[in-house]
Amino acid sequence: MLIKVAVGLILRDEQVFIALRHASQHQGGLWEFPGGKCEASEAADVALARELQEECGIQVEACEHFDTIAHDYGDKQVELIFFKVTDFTGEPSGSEGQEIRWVSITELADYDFPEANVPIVKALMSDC
Ligand SMILES: Nc1nc2c([nH]c(=O)n2[C@H]2C[C@H](O)[C@@H](COP(=O)(O)OP(=O)(O)OP(=O)(O)O)O2)c(=O)[nH]1
Ligand SMILES: [Mg+2]
Repeated sequence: MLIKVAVGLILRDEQVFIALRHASQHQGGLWEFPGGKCEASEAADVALARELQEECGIQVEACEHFDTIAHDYGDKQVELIFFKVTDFTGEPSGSEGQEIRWVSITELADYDFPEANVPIVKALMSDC
């Protein structure tokens, strides 16, 4: 079954907000852009706003679709719908106790992300 996931590229001042996936999670121990699974018949942008409120405590005011990547991890098949979060209110935090960091886009290469994120990280880096 293909799992639809909404993911936010939270951008501010040439930096992007990342979080460390908990060791017990799928793809645990790797860095991620916050987000989570879309509920049945939930639109991806609605799921994005819900997940970023839950995981980071922010309210998405504006976002734009960036790219959609389908990836087969073997144990899970995911479709990641990436959005650039261009406006938000609140200060992003790790509401679920996850380690968080603001990193400059040029530094993203120093962080290990799940395999599906590789083209996204490359695209972000070549954008700037
Ligand atoms: N959030 C997020 N998930 C990612 C990224 N890259 C990537 O391969 N994934 C995968 C890992 C998971 O299999 C899936 C997202 O699941 P999730 O654990 O964030 O979902 P969720 O927030 O709804 O959490 P849960 O309560 O179901 O564990 O997508 C990413 O950058 N961000
Ligand atoms: Mg999540």
